[in-house]
Amino acid sequence: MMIKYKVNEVAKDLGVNSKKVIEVLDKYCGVQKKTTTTLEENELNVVFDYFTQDKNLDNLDAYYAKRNAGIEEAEKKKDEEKKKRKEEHKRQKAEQAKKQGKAPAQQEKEHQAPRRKESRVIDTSAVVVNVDKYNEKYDNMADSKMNRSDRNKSQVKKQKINQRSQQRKKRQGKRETEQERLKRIAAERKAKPITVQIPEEIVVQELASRLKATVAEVVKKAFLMGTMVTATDTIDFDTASLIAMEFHAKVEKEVVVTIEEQIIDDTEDDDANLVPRAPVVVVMGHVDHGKTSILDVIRHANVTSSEAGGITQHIGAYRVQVNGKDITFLDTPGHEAFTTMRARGAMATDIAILVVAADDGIMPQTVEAINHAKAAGVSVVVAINKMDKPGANPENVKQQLTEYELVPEEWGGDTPCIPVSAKTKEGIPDLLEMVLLIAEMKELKANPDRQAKGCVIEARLDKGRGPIATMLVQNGTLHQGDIVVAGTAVGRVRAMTNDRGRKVKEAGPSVPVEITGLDEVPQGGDIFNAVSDERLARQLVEQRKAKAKEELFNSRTKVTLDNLFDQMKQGEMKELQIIVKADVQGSVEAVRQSLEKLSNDEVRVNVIHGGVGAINESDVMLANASNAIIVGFNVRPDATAVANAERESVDIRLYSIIYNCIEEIESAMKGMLAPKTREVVIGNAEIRNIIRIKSVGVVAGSYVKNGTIKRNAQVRVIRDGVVIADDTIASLQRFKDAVKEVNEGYECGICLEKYNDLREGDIFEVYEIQEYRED
Ligand SMILES: Nc1nc2c(ncn2[C@@H]2O[C@H](COP(=O)(O)OP(=O)(O)OP(=O)(O)O)[C@@H](O)[C@H]2O)c(=O)[nH]1
Repeated sequence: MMIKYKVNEVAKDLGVNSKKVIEVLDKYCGVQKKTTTTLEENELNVVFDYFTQDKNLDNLDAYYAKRNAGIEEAEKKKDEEKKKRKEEHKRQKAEQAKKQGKAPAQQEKEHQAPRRKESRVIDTSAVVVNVDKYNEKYDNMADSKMNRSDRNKSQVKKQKINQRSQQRKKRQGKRETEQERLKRIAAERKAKPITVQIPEEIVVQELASRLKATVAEVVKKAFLMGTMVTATDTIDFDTASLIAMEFHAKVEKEVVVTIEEQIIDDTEDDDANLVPRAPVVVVMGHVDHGKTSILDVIRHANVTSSEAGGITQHIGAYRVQVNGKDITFLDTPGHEAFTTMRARGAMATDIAILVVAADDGIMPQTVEAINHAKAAGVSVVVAINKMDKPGANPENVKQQLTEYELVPEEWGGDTPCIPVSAKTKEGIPDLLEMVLLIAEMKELKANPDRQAKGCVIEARLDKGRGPIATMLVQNGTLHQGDIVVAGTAVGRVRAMTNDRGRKVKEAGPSVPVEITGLDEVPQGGDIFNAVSDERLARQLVEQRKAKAKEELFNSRTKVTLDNLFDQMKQGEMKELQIIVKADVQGSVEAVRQSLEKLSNDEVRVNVIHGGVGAINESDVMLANASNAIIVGFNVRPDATAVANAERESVDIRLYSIIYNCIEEIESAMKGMLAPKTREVVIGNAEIRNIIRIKSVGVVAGSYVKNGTIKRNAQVRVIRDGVVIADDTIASLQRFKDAVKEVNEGYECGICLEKYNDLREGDIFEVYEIQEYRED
């Protein structure tokens, strides 16, 4: 590219006059140029050559050295001139100050204050700038400009700004750490699995906290596993451990130690520590068959004359010695007491002596006793009593026993039958020997060297001594001074008395003693334990009391036909126990067989007792202890039975037709029980006299005992607890007037539609069919 170079530009660069350049061009190139005309390349070379020929150098170094020296000299000159000027200026000022009377230093300061504006460039590329220093400087500058109040305001404002920013910083910091924490935990969880302890049941949010996870995470995992839970739901161990495993956690079952576990030693005994113990025997049988007589004979026959005076003390249980071996008798004849104790959890008895009068044979209570003993799983020895009587027929008794699955030993069975007489005392030693033999076969053993455990046989409140309880030690040894918990009673054993009224310091296995020192009266059948810590024992009793209260409020899980299927589903029911009561023996057998045939793979139907007659207290007790249902055919429960059944939530089902009963139980087992209606008794009336009127028939002059009697209502006629007819009330009269209904406490005349064979004392049970909802 050609550079356009004008004459004046060349002259300027060469530091010469433009005229000189024009002259050189005219002289050496023969061209006339003006200052603004451009030069040709050759013309330019001529001009350069001409003006530079006298400035040729040997080398460039020499040139630069010369040039630098020149610059330095010029700068020196400049500095000297500056100095000169400054000093001159100072001198003039000093003279001026002298005239005004001020110190020269002050003058200097005043002069310096309005600083000249200077633009400075700070190279930050490699320098660490101390910004604080600048801030300080600006603050000072600001201070100097502001008056005091402004400054204060600004300080407050500044502080506020600072605080806010600090808070913001803090908040940010907190949020960060929380996020970081979660991240860290998630990472840790994967890297090193955490171990969680999970109890039998756990609340979801508690599980989350143990897993160091959020509730949302746990709920999500549970949801993905097909379980819908919320934070406050309680889940079982299995579900919780599955969720925990999803979090890569190692699961350990948390063992919750209850107070019971802390203070009650319930470890299994080592065989080496076990020693033989005396058998505990109970006597059962039908009324008047001789239970009390036999117990008396046994007690007196085994008391030496020296001890005879001491027998006055009666403690509900006693020990006798036979051939050097002890037998403990519970002095509570009758299966009711026995079953009451069993219902409370006490399995105190090893052997039951079933007393059957040889002249009377097996009677209804004998059957009850057999079934109570069987339900408790105790060994039975039959004492065929009253052998001294002329009408004694032991063979007949044995024959009857076989009908109740008690086959006598001499007939190839395993039930020992001992003929005895309480009157002549004949056979009593044989009976006791048999008891010992059975005890030996049962290998009854206990460990006397541990804290005592047993059951309360009976208890009462003594005015002077406070609560008194007869305890049967079943294992371990009870000492005077021991802390004892019996049901909801607690206390320290103050005094101990044995069955002969003697004060004792300790009582070993199978030994009955009477103790004082409890804070309240326990119930017969309550389990007692000697414990290690009184404070915890009192706490335990409080817990038990609270639990008992709770249970009273909550519906108890007694089996009923309504909840049977649920219980079967939950696997709680393996056997359906039934007690059958009917008006005739034939019905009992028929129902027993039909019901037992209903057994299926899941549930076995087991008729534990069958009998003829009204449903009584004993039936309800047995049902309560065995968790059974009572089924009645053409029979009714007596008043005590009704009250007890209601209190203990025992289900009593009444039928008139066997087929209905079978069908209902079968549908209950299949979970298809859906009775929409049920019979409700609305009133009872008792026949006081019978009036026969030719044109009308039999009119029963009756007294309404309770409820209301309604015309056209359904009615059952009950004679001695047995239903003898089911009919409808055809007419109802008060004196000569026909009425619709008659209330409790009034007399009336009742005519039935069909049944005429009414008698004085018969009861009219008037009922209605009502619809009801299942709970
Ligand atoms: N002849 C005879 N009579 C006896 C015998 N055992 C008991 N008795 C009588 O039978 C009756 C009833 O005897 P208890 O011992 O009271 O009968 P129980 O079974 O205890 O009767 P409850 O307590 O009412 O259930 C009494 O009058 C006794 O005297 C016996 O072996 N022979």
